Amino acid sequence: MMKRAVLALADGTTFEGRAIGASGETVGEVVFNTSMTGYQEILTDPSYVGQIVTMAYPEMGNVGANPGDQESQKPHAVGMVVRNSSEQHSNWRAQETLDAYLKRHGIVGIEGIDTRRLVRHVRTHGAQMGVISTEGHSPNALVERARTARGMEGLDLATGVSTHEPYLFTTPTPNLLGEPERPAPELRFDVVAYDYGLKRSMLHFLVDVGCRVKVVPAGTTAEAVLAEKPHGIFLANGPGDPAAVKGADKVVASLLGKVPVFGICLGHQILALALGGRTYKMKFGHRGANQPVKDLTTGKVEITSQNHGFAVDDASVKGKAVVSHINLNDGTVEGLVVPDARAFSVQYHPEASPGPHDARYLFSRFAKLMAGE
Ligand SMILES: NC(=O)CC[C@H](N)C(=O)O
Repeated sequence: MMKRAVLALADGTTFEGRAIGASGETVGEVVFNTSMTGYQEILTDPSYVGQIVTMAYPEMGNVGANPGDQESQKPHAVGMVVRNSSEQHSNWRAQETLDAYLKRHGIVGIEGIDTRRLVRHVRTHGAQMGVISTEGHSPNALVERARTARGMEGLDLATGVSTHEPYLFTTPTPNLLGEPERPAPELRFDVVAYDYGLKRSMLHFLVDVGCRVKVVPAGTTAEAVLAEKPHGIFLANGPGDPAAVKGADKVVASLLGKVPVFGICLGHQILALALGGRTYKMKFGHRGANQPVKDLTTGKVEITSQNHGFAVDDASVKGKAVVSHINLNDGTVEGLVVPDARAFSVQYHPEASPGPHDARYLFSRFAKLMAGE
């Protein structure tokens, strides 16, 4: 007998379904991701801290879970909503089912609800706090719990998931798919990476273009970083409100102009704040692997992987940076270039994981910037 679970949203909407993963109750911001694959990379992306992820595509769990698809040590999403979680998995790399994986990590989930209705509801009414519970409480009590839960705005979640100690990372992308072996990259650049909640694939991609990466805690001072005499500084992705990450804007402001800087997602937002720009909370954000982005310098369109709920205010960066990329769905800022400071950033995820690799060239662009080309 499957256990019953309820999803309740702060605005009073409730869904009844079956429990998957751990038993219990979880509270988070209910968001949706439109990727057809990559649920394990999504769950383990630290940018999902505090969020309950709804997968818009109906079939999940078909390829199970495996150690190679971890983007960090454990899932960071606080809950999962799917239409159908496959009881069987079929993949040569799989070691367990999605359900077993969620159970092992204590993640509460719900399946068997009309996820199309939920996604359309979030699109219309916006991302909002929600509760998944398997405890048999009345839906009304759960709505009340969701209604009184603290939202994402003003929350510094990045500092909480950042590494406590600096560490060196020099491992290229593992050859998981048995492709022809490539020669090991020559590590020509020393890069300091600010860990606001980074995804492992970003580090692999930096190594692939010749970086020896020293990962440092989010609160590391500009002086400590400059003392390392790095060729470049990388600002990672991360959870929560960019404007709430303690001191990050000031630190990045004092690094700008001294060393080339490359930022992704939260790192992009922090770069904008360091320039004196503003960020704002979007209605429901961009999460998926098919977001069209236009590179305004070349006119080319890239299909990109995304996961963000905040964005950079276009007008706030006028005269401070050049908007290099825009989202073709809603015209929001997707990339910035600060030519005088040899700094650039993107709101989307060139490392994909999951998603298309159209934007992988940005890692080489960073290497070229550091090489002075
Ligand atoms: N993936 C990210 O870095 C997300 C950045 C930020 N937490 C947002 O939601 O906009």
